[in-house]
Amino acid sequence: MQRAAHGLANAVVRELRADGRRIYGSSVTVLAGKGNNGGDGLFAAAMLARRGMRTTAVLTAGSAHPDALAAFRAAGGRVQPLDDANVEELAVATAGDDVVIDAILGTGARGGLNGPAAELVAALQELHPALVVACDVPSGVDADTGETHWPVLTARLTVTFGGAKAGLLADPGEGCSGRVHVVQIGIEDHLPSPALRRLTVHDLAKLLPHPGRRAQKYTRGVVGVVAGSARYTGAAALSVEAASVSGPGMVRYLGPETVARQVLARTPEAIWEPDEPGRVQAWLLGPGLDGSDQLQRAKDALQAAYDGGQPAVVDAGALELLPERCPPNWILTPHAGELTSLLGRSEVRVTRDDVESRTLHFVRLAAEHTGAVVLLKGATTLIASPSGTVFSQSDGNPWMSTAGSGDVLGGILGALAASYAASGLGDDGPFAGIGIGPEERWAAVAAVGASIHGMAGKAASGAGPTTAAAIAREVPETFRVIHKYVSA
Ligand SMILES: NC(=O)C1=CN([C@@H]2O[C@H](COP(=O)(O)OP(=O)(O)OC[C@H]3O[C@@H](n4cnc5c(N)ncnc54)[C@H](O)[C@@H]3O)[C@@H](O)[C@H]2O)[C@H](O)CC1
Ligand SMILES: [K+]
Repeated sequence: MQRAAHGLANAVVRELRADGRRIYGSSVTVLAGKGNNGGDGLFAAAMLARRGMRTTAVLTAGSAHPDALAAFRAAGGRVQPLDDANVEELAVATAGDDVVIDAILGTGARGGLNGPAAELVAALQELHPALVVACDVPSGVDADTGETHWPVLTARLTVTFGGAKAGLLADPGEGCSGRVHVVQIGIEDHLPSPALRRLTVHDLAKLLPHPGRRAQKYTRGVVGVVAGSARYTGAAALSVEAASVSGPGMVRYLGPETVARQVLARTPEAIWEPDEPGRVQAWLLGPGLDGSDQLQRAKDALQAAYDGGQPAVVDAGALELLPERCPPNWILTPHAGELTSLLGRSEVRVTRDDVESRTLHFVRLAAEHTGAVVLLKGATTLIASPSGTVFSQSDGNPWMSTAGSGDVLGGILGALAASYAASGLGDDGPFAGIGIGPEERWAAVAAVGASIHGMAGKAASGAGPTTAAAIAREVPETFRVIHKYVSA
C-alpha cells in the first residue's frame, strides 16, 4: 500500500508541475472510500500534505482505512465526512481545488457508486475540476471488464498498481481513465497473466514483417482484394492503395472493369484480375461491396479461402457471407452495429448500445461463436481471438472517424495477413518470441494492423481533420517510425 501511495503522490506532483503549478500551497481533496482504495488515497494525501499541499479528505462511506486515516490526520490533513446534507457544499469546495484524487472504489467495487457518494461525483462531473487523478481505476469503472456504472468522474490520469487492468484498456472504461500510469508495487510476479494485452511500439518493431535477402514478390505475400462497386468505387481504391503500401509482394484486385480503372489509376502496381485470379496468400473481402456480381466474387473468394486454408480479412458487406463456423485465421472487422448483426446469427439479440457498453464481453462472445478473430472497431480497438485472448489497441484519435478509414484498415490487415501467411507465425518466429502463443497469433496480426492504422491516422491528423487517403499515405512513414524502435 505504501508503494502504491508513493506512486500516486509522485504522479500527482509530476502532473501539477507539468501544469506549471507549485506544489507548496496547492490544494488537493481526496475522495476516500472505506476500503484499501481509500487507504491508498489517504496515504498519498498524507505524503502530499507533508510536501506543503493543503489537503482535505472527504470520507464518502463514514469509515476509512484506520492506519491511512491516522497518517492523514497526523500529517495535518482536514477530514470532512460526507452526508446527505453537505453534498452540494463539498462538491463546490472540491471542484475548486487544484487536484481531486478519486479513491472511493477500486478493484473491490461491486457495481457503481450509490447514495451521497454518487450525488457528489455526479455534481463534480458537472463542475469539471481542474485535474482529476483516479486511484487504481476511476470509481464506477469495472476493473475487469471496462463496463461503467454511472456516475463516473472522468480522470485526466489514472495511477494503477501492478499492471494495467483490463477495465482501463476497454471502452467505455478506457474513455473515463485518461492517461494510464502503472506503478510497480512488487506483486507483479504474483498477478495472473493480463486478461487484455496491448502491443507496444517495441513489440511492433519486433513483429513487423521484413523481406528476406532473396525475397521476391510472390514470396513476400500476395493479397487478393474483392472490394468496391460501381456505387462505392472509393472503397476499392482506398483498400487497394492501403494494402499496397503495407508491405505485400503484390495486390490483386477483383471487381468490375470500371472500378478497376480507378483502382489502377491510384495504384498502378496492383493487378486487375477480370477472371480466375492468380495465387494469393490472403484475402481482403468486403469494403464497399454492392451488387450481385461483386457479392458473387466475394462468395467465391471466401470459399476459395475456406477450402485453401488461406487467411481472410472479412469486412462490411462480406460479413453477411460468413459460414456457420469460420477458420481461426480469418479476421472479422465489424463496427458495433455490424457486431450486433454478427451476434444475431447465433441468436444473441443485442443492440448497438449494449455492445458499446460491454465491448470486451461482446467481442469475446463473437469470436467464440464465429470461431474467427473479431476486431471490434472503435476509439479503442479490441481484437478477440477465438481462444479468449484479447488485444486492445488505442493508437489513433477521433479525427480518424471519417469515411473510408475502415477501408484503409482492411487494406493494411489484408497485406499483413498475406505477409505473415508467407512467414512469421511459426514457433520460431517473432510472435512466439514475445510470448504470443500459436492460438493467439492471428489476433496479434490484427492488433499489429490496428496499431499501424491508428499511428498512421494520428500522424496524418496531427490534431486536426484528415482523410482516409491521407491515412493510407502515412503508412510507409509509420513503418519507418516503428522500425526506429528495432533494438540495435
Ligand atoms: N489487490 C492488491 O494487490 C492491491 C490493492 N490495493 C488497493 O486496494 C484496492 C482494493 O481494495 P478493496 O478494499 O478490496 O476494495 P475497494 O477499496 O476497491 O472498495 C471499497 C469497499 O467498498 C465496498 N463497496 C464495493 N462496491 C461498492 C459500491 N458499489 N458502493 C459502495 N461501496 C462499495 C466494499 O466493501 C469494498 O471493500 C485496489 O483498488 C487498490 O487501490 C493496494 O494498494 C495495492 C495492492
Ligand atoms: K478509484
